[in-house]
Amino acid sequence: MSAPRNFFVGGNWKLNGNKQEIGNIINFLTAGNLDPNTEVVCAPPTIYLEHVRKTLPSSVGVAAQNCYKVPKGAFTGETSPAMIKDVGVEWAILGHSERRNVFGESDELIGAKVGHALEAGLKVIPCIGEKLEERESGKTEEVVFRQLKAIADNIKPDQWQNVVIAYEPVWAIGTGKTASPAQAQEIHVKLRKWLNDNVSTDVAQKTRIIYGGSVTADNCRELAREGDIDGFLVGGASLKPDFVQIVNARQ
Ligand SMILES: O=C[C@H](O)COP(=O)(O)O
Repeated sequence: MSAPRNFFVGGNWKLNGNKQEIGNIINFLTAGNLDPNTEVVCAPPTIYLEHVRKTLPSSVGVAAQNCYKVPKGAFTGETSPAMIKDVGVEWAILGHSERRNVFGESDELIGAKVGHALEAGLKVIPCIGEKLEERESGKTEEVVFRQLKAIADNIKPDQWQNVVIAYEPVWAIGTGKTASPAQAQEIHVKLRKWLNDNVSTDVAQKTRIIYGGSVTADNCRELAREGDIDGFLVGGASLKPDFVQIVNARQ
């Protein structure tokens, strides 16, 4: 029997929002009836992290969208896990496909960031996922297992409780082309088996694997019915009141 895993919904605001728009998001999150069984985490742009942490109800978590692999030093433009923690923020998304594909982050760098963020006491949402051409050439498993290994190699056994894996096929991100529930479930099952075979059965059963890629209020319920989809990482729809319906997809 599989271990119970709390549903988890992250809202990745990406490079969007200003104080006024963020105020609107905070209003609908505060007023919305969020399912208390869903763990909700919002990821604003770095400059708004402290403002959002101070303004959101404490029941909603806050995540940075990225951070660097060392605590401090001559790394212009970077933010460290220690700084993120210092402003009261407890999570970081790492290795998002835009970090990998727009900013050229390697598996090795993402692994190092995951290791350092966990050591520094942050909880992490490492992201993996194949591009369209990789899926079409039958390389999905090879790609996601390689990305997952680079992450898992940097996680100590007692740190897995602070990890939520996000599977985000690149072809589904911001395209309106969602993976079907069966397509997402198929990869989630394979990722869980990989964790079982390469980390431990306990970690495989307890680690939440969430899906990202054009999740909306219309498709979230069907996706959430799949046994190995433990939640979502939502981009565009996390900026709109529809996000509340996605948080409540399991109700
Ligand atoms: O982190 C979120 C994903 O990139 C999904 O973005 P999207 O919901 O706009 O497709």
